[in-house]
Amino acid sequence: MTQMEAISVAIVGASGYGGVQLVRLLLEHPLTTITYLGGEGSAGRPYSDLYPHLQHCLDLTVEAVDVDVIASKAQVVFLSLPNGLALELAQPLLAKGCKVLDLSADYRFRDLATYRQWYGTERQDDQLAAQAVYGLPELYRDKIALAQLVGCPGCYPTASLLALSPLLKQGLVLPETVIIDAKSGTSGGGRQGKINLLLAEADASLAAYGVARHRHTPEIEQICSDLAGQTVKVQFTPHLIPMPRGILATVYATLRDPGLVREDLITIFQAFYRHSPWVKILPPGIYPQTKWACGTNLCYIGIEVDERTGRVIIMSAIDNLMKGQAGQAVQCLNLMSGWSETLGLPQLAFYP
Ligand SMILES: NC(=O)C1=CN([C@@H]2O[C@H](COP(=O)(O)OP(=O)(O)OC[C@H]3O[C@@H](n4cnc5c(N)ncnc54)[C@H](OP(=O)(O)O)[C@@H]3O)[C@@H](O)[C@H]2O)C=CC1
Ligand SMILES: CC(=O)N[C@@H](CCC(=O)OP(=O)(O)O)C(=O)O
Repeated sequence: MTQMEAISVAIVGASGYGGVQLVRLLLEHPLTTITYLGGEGSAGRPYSDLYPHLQHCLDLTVEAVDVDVIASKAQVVFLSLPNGLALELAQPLLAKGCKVLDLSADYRFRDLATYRQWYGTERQDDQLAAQAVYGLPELYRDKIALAQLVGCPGCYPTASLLALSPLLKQGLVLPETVIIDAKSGTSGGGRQGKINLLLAEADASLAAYGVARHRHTPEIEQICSDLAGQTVKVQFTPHLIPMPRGILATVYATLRDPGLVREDLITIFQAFYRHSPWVKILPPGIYPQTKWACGTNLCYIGIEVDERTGRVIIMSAIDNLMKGQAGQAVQCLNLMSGWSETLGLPQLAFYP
């Protein structure tokens, strides 16, 4: 058997929560070597200054972003940057032969009018955006395997879409009845200081935000529409919940056939995800907790039917920094590299 060679990887935005999660995963991955860390405010600083607990395993200094330097050091580049920055970097990196995985929203939309409307960013790269693949392996595994540029999904869309996909793809629910009520830990807001993420603001408190106008709504709707074969509008309400990490999305929709019971739906979901090692469908009466997914790339899905209302209720739990962000990006890298999609990714939660 031939020995597989490790590939060199760059992480741009290494100082952030996505960046440090990628560092954790890619350091422990058997077939990747981190050769470059990039940033802006942190440029010039040893990584161990930013994260002293990593000083024993990574001796790199964060560099100012320079496409030529990145391409000379890495075959694959993870862009873990605020929205609107990958637009400047993806094209030149691809031109120099790198594969690019973008963790921001820049390459998630095929319809750039929608991107411009919701993100307010001008861009001139329509052709490139059309070639990007939406990085949700459970739906687009084959396309991701061939992609040079992957736009990794947002954390709320990942939890929501994994809950909705079997229902919409198989026409089991009325698309106009879909409601998503989701809660996220505060790391979902990134490491850059924001007042609502302070302990004194977020702790022992719970509130919705972005009601009826959160930018993940059109992202969820784009994929739901593809699955349903018709335009789908969803009601999406996110909440900030006082815990560091984790997302629970509770999704409601009216069944077309009110005779379906939860055991039928569990069988349907199990069949839909039979080739998806990171999705776990729970038995009847078991509902997921975010703690089960914490630190892993798993998505746990619980299914219930309310026979009085004819609604299905799907509960989907992920770690926002793992299946919702860095873990999913590494899962995509595995596919793009022809490796098993579980390679190097944790399966066991920190628990408790
Ligand atoms: N947190 C989450 O749960 C999820 C986040 N995402 C998305 O992933 C991306 C990263 O998020 P997250 O890690 O939370 O963000 P953070 O705020 O924690 O980190 C942002 C990073 O971007 C870098 N950066 C900012 N401006 C520049 C610039 N002009 N040039 C170079 N580097 C820059 C910062 O580097 P420096 O400190 O050096 O300035 C920092 O490393 C975002 O697009 C986010 O929306 C997606 C899914 C889930
Ligand atoms: C708790 C919290 O603030 N979460 C973030 C979602 C993070 C994410 O996935 O954002 P992108 O789509 O920009 O990648 C938010 O609601 O803005």
